[in-house]
Amino acid sequence: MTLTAALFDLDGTLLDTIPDLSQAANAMRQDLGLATVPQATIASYVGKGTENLVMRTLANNPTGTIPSQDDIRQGLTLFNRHYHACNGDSAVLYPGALEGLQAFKDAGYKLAIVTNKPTEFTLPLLERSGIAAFFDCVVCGDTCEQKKPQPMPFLHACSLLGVQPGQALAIGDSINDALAARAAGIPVLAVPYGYNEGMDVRDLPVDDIVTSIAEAAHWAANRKTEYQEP
Ligand SMILES: O=C(O)COP(=O)(O)O
Ligand SMILES: [Mg+2]
Repeated sequence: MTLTAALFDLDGTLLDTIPDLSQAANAMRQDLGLATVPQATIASYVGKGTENLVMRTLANNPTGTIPSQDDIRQGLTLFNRHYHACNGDSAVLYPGALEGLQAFKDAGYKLAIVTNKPTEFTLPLLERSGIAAFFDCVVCGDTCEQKKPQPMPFLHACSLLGVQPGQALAIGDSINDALAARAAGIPVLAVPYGYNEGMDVRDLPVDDIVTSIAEAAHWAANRKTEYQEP
């Protein structure tokens, strides 16, 4: 089937958001009297949405106490306040991301963001990073009833774009993207520079690993030629 749409994960795929996420998560910890933790530790908590990030960040405590629902709610209020104050301050596009988005656009693809990041952070971040105009639709962590690794957000993006899952290509950095895309019947590529909850991308159930979004555009162009009906 000819590919006509590309569905992009955001954190760890297009943008390196860890410095800002880590600043907000550590500011929340400090508010609660907890010591700060390294950026790499916070990076391993990113991928299943903000609430999960807060839960994992609070579970990292000296006594190993599991945070209660009230702890998570309180942490989330603090985290959200801090993240709104720094969202995008240090976020940068990965090398090849802009060129790759442009290449997909030039090849006539419809483009979507499918992220587990909540809408209130995603939309301002896309604007601030200068890439908002590339996307025909944006599906966030609170858009559907379920997040990645469930297939619903990818299927919702396909329906908004008016394409079949087999006509779309997902590109992400983590197990959540891989499992969600596979469950939706969407071919999926992984980039190796993202977060993947601290795990090795080579173990992901994906169609291929590409070094950048620019390379993903080449991959799609070649596959398109390879699989095109005569
Ligand atoms: O918010 C997260 O946990 C991760 O967001 P992502 O789906 O863009 O990687
Ligand atoms: Mg990601």
